[in-house]
Amino acid sequence: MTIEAATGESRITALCALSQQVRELMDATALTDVPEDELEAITADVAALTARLRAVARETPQPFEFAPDGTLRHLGNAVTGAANPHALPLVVTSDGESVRAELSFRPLHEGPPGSVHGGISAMILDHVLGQAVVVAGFAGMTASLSVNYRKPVPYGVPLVATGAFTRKEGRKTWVEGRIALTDGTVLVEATGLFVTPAAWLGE
Ligand SMILES: CCCCCCCCCCCCCC(=O)SCCNC(=O)CCNC(=O)[C@H](O)C(C)(C)COP(=O)(O)OP(=O)(O)OC[C@H]1O[C@@H](n2cnc3c(N)ncnc32)[C@H](O)[C@@H]1OP(=O)(O)O
Repeated sequence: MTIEAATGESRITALCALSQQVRELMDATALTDVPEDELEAITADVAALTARLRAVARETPQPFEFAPDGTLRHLGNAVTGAANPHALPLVVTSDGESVRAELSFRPLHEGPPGSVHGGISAMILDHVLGQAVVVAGFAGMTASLSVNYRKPVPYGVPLVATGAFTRKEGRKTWVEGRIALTDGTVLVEATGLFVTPAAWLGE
């Protein structure tokens, strides 16, 4: 994979702002109680905006690229990408050994009444564990992800997701992580096996 340097920063800023506005639209849609005729009018307005965006479109989201400060970013990522409305977006930081992200789920992430869908928690952990693999100096695709749901995950509450390397064997890297309340109460735990495809190593 060739990674290019980013161009057009002001356009990227505008795209990220649009994505944030769409997140707010999604949140508002999930919670609205306006009357039916207003729903129909809004649906027509949103359809018109969708058509304007599709007037000039690409087939894939924003790619991996080097930001002007030299850091690697992936603005189209479904979990972290600021230019992808699907993303929280999650901001993952590292102390060089493990990774950490502060997050808060929203009502539109609901699965069971009043708590977050288990697949959403697994998605977050998949990503956090994947970044833990990168921080350990490797890269790979998720081969398996094992998730233990200890307690329901609330939305609208500050949470912390963490991940860390556990061991390595050939192209296989094992990592572990969790989502917890800020007082340390563990809600969801996961272990993951990430495999570096042979092709990535030129084998
Ligand atoms: C470039 C910059 C990157 C920056 C990244 C930013 C962070 C992003 C973070 C994003 C995070 C999000 C990440 C995502 O969302 S990744 C998206 C979700 N994952 C996928 O789509 C992966 C799909 N699967 C594959 O591509 C292949 O199956 C992989 C690559 C996984 C292995 O295919 P490969 O052909 O290479 O495998 P192999 O047959 O030679 O086997 C090799 C070894 O592995 C062992 N094995 C294989 N599979 C399994 C399994 N299921 N359980 C247990 N073990 C398994 C196997 O026994 C063998 O062991 P051994 O016999 O050698 O002991």
